[in-house]
Amino acid sequence: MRDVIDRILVSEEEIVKRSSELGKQISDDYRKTNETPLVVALLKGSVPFLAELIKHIDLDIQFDFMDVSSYQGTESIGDIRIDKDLDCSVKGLSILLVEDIVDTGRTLKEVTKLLMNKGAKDVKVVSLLDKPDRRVVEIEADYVGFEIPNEFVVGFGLDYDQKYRNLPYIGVLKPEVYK
Ligand SMILES: O=P(O)(O)OC[C@H]1O[C@H](OP(=O)(O)OP(=O)(O)O)[C@H](O)[C@@H]1O
Ligand code: HPA
Repeated sequence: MRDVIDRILVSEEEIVKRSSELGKQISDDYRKTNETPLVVALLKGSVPFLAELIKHIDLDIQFDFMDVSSYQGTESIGDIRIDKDLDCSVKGLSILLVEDIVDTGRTLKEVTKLLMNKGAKDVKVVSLLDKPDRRVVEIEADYVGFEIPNEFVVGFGLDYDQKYRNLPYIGVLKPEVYK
């Protein structure tokens, strides 16, 4: 499977180290405000990052999952469809949304709006990756693991056609794989 990777962009060691730094920073920031967030992870890509990150969050957190998809395909999302909703209510809660990547920013913008409409008090976002060159809506994650160039990446949760999520690192996919 690893022969589909052109080069490794972020190694497993770097992800583990950065997740630990982010977890500590998140813990410190919420402790200062006396808040305990409900951690909401977006399926499926964020699962490996969630698993790594929460080991380093030293707060009494709970987590829940949501799965959303676009109405009209990835390039024309104007709204989102909820494929799996949260099990618990977000009313009055501070939410820490966990993402694997912020690309166009549309998913993040729509999900943040959705959670606020459901009565969340506050939504903060932590994303393992940020691809700022692809942004089409104005939104930034509050915590970012790594800023990456505009290349299609897979691994550590990120897929191509639902594959390669289990690679332990972030790698650039060989163009011939998707051509
Ligand atoms: O910033 P955007 O352009 O909106 O793209 C980012 C979103 O796209 C991917 O999700 P996808 O819908 O592919 O689901 P997955 O997590 O199951 O792979 C990724 O996990 C982000 O949620
Ligand atoms: O580079 C990417 N790889 C996998 N999934 C994605 N979703 C947005 N950008 C990407």
